[in-house]
Amino acid sequence: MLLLVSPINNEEALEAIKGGADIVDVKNPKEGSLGANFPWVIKEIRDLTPKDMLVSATLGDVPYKPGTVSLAAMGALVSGADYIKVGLYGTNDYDEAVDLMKNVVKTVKDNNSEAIVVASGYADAHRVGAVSPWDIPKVAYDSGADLAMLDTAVKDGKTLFDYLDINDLKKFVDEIHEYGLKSALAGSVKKNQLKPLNDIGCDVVGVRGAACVGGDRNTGRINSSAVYELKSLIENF
Ligand SMILES: O=C[C@H](O)COP(=O)(O)O
Repeated sequence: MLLLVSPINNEEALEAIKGGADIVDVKNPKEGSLGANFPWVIKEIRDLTPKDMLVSATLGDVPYKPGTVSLAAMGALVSGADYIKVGLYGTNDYDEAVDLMKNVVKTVKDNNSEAIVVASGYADAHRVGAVSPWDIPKVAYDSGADLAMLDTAVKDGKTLFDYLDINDLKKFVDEIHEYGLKSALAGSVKKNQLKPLNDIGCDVVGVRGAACVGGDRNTGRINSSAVYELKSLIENF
């Protein structure tokens, strides 16, 4: 299982890299769960990250506006991101989500066939009226995305496991694998939740809070020791 860590600036990105993160995921929590950061922040982080490491950028908790989101995807690409995550927040159902994702996939693959596209839904989608998490594997597959992911939309202390138990999560991961895609899971994931996710075959686990001093994604800062601890735990499962 790969460890994706979500820094907000250069300093945090360097800490994530030093701690052994596999993927540096540039994010702006001020703008939401999958809030987008600025092009120059993505570019600076791409420049300081070793060439053989993936730099991810989140496009935001996006509205159902395929043109707008496609243009945002282009912005992430030209800023150097090679792993592009879309938070399917404003898409209410499968049809809207797949329409939006198809356009993002076309934008990305037409410009860089190697770049990876992630369709991310929310385990607590019912709290915000977003497309059901159970539609996400099919949305990812039917749109040509590379990964299907779940995060949580509302960061109020509840974790991924408050909405989906381990059997549900296994079902989600298995379905993604049946489609030949990779899976990613996040949502205030704690240290002690890494092993169950690893055991069900999750390919990528995403964290911010757990990699921050004090465990708080908003007030804390990513620290290399916290990242190293998470990475060591994963390596020793
Ligand atoms: O992509 C993963 C997110 O950054 C998860 O953040 P969180 O662990 O604070 O919920």
